[in-house]
Amino acid sequence: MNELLTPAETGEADRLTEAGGTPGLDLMARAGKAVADVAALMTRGPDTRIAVLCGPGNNGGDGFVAARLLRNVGFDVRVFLLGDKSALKGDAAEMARRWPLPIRAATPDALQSMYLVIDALFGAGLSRPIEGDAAELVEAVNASGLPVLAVDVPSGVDGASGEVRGVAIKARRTVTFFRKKPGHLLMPGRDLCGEVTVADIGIPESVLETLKPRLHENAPGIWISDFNWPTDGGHKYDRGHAVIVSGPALQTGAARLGARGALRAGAGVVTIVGNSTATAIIATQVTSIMVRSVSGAKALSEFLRDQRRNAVLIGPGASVGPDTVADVLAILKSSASVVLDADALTSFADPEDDGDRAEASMGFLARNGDRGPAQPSTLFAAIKGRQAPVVMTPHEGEFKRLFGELPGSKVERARTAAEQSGAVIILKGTDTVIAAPDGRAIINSNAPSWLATAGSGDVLAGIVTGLLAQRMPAFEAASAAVWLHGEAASAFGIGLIAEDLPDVLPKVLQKLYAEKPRGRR
Ligand SMILES: NC(=O)C1=CN([C@@H]2O[C@H](COP(=O)(O)OP(=O)(O)OC[C@H]3O[C@@H](n4cnc5c(N)ncnc54)[C@H](O)[C@@H]3O)[C@@H](O)[C@H]2O)[C@@H](O)CC1
Ligand SMILES: Nc1ncnc2c1ncn2[C@@H]1O[C@H](COP(=O)(O)OP(=O)(O)O)[C@@H](O)[C@H]1O
Ligand SMILES: [K+]
Repeated sequence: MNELLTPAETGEADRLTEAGGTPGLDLMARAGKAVADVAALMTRGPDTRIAVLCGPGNNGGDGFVAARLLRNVGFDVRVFLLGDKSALKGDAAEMARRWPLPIRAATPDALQSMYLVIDALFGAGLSRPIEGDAAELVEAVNASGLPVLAVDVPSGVDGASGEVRGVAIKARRTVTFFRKKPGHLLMPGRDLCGEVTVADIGIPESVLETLKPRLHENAPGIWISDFNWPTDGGHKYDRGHAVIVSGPALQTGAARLGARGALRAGAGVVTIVGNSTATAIIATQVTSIMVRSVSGAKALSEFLRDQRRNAVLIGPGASVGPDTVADVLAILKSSASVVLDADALTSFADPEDDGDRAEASMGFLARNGDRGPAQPSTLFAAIKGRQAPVVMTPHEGEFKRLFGELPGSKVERARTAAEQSGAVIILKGTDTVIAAPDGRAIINSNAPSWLATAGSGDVLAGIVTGLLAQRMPAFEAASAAVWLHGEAASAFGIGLIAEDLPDVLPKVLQKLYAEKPRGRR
């Protein structure tokens, strides 16, 4: 159920279903019924006056069906059409014909003395920005403050990217069919959809075998079989040894957050390494986490020669500059799995990037006329030249510094970046996207708004490192980490600070453990 289908793939699913013998009119009838069922939940009783705004395509067709069914059970329903009834085609024309009352022109006046609006203007067939009269109508709906139920997607939201094309309806609820689309989860689409209901309209699951979707909504079902639980008789080193590279003395908090994330995620052993002043400070703060004074590229290479140290995180609080570049390149020469976050990414910023490059990076560039290895292409070559996986965890700013302005949706950008760099990319935000170099991608949807707090990204990078230490495959480890991180934040609730995240993880893990199939414990 977690597959996501673009509007084009949804159209293909419809076509395959019709080719299999189900008439399109039946699909539309079921779609309209699903809309009517949810609309009924949004009313305040039989006297509720409902405005159904229909567009020129099949989205409008669903609207005509919903209107008829709601009227049949006693609601006071008015139907308004954008465009000319004579221009309606196929199934939508047939469903308009079955509506027994007048069809009026869809203008802002349609909203007067209504209680609920059904938005059946545009769905998967939105092909250009909404302008003119249609835009005026959309703006009037939003200004009215009336509750809106959107059919398939709120009109104006691009189902593939979640972007607003021109203007878009702000819905309270959305009913979509068969599977969600990326636009239901990517911002700002997710916000505009409100609560999304996915209705079964008789499209068989077998169409997925033809479509082979490579994009999913994040859920444990995708990665839980790769999750490594402690086993009877296991040794702590069976659960891996995560190494967290600390920054200088005044920036050690980030490494500590990462280390605690890695340990709570189940790594058998976690060691923080750094220079002697930094590690002296860290040693007063940690207990089960080990600390070693290891500093500089050469010493890191030596330290990682021990292959039990099998996952390394560098970046949180690392500081931007040539030392971090050298450390990263040395770490990438090891056989460990590697997580690159924050300053480890910015240290390789593209000098051509004229955007919002970090101040620290600017200073570094100013001091380094000849950038030497400090450019994205050097980083990507080092990643592609190694065996063990690399996960990069940029937020949008860091992403832009490495990859510039890539075209397409957030999913497409993350996929391109994964392919270009050879790393699994966690492109963070409200709608974090995880993408693998082979084209698999996941959109995460469980992160609450209060997760946007200083240092929460450091904990995430630590969780990924902890799962990699346990030898979980990189794409699955990245997806699981993002999900656990979101779930932990939700479980804690509002008031969360980054320090809280690792300590809520056990609660989340225990629930997963309890739910997993017996015999796999
Ligand atoms: N068998 C099917 O294909 C099914 C389709 N369903 C519904 O059909 C919808 C898709 O139908 P369509 O492909 O007809 O597409 P839509 O109904 O979303 O819109 C297409 C129409 O809008 C016009 N249009 C697109 N963008 C516009 C803009 N910015 N300004 C003005 N006009 C614009 C197009 O020229 C076309 O006439 C789905 O969203 C879903 O609601 C459901 O009934 C389920 C079955
Ligand atoms: N509005 C939001 N809703 C939910 N999660 C968010 C939101 N904004 C950011 N996040 C998440 O919070 C974390 C912030 O990480 P990051 O940007 O690296 O900050 P920091 O460096 O302070 O840790 C990421 O996991 C990101 O996905
Ligand atoms: K719509």
